[in-house]
Amino acid sequence: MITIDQLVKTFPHRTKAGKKGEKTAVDHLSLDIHAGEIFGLLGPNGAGKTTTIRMLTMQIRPTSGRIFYDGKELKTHAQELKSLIGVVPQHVNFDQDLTVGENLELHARLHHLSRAERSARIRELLDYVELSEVVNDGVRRLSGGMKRRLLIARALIHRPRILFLDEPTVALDPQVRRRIWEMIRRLAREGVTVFLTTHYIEEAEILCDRVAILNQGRRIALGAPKALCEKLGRFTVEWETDEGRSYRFFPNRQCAAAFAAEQEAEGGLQIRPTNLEDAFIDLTGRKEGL
Ligand SMILES: Nc1ncnc2c1ncn2[C@@H]1O[C@H](COP(=O)(O)OP(=O)(O)OP(=O)(O)O)[C@@H](O)[C@H]1O
Repeated sequence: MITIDQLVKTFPHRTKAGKKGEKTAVDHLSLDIHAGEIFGLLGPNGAGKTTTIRMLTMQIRPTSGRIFYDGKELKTHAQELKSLIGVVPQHVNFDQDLTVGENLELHARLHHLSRAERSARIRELLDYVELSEVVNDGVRRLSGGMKRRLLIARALIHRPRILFLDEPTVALDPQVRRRIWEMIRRLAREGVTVFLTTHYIEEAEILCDRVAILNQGRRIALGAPKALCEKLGRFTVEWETDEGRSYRFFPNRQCAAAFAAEQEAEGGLQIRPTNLEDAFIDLTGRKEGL
């Protein structure tokens, strides 16, 4: 569905000493995104996730490298491919003076939907994201979760086949987050390919069929969350030391238990299944979001 080949993005940058230079935000990234999957781009702050989405959705041009949708290169088929793509940005960017319905209407016009199509599609989408009740409310009055759902509705107005979501649940409470996850799963079941970025590892583990982990613009891991955990070892022994928590990974529970039995840790040892956060910390050396 999407092929990303050796994508690079550099930005002009001044060093501490004021010298002009360049910063590489995305560094020779290659990926294949399959039709119908939920794909997650995971990484610490500044890893290059937003920059990647912005290149894939034509908001900025790559410095080098190529992007293909269904075998067609984005650079030479931009107009045609635009209609395939829906984008849910990280930051809310509605017209704050308009109502919920008016915001969708404006977007539908931008996508050249006919008057009859517009009203039917807006009704259908408001129903889908459960916002029909607030169609005539100003967007200012919506809660954070409602705004995020409205962003999703807006991105779907032209029935895109691929939906990009940049940090879809950032700053939302756990209940609202779960509701957004359910919505994303439903879209994927209905055949939409989903590409999302997140620095919430739990979100990627629960939601994504496959993830890529980015660090300083480079892809350092790719695969199903379960496969990445298994690569490290299916079981983790975790214990407290003077320097903080320590971890060791083992292929099975017996090996983990044998190791745990030999240790004399004061803080107590815990044996548990390895999770994606362990893989993330092991690969990036950082805790989530740091
Ligand atoms: N327009 C820009 N000009 C200069 N540098 C930029 C620009 N956009 C991004 N960068 C730099 O590129 C790097 C990657 O940024 P990006 O926003 O893609 O990271 P991210 O993984 O999305 O992080 P976050 O989770 O904080 O949003 C950062 O070092 C950032 O400062």
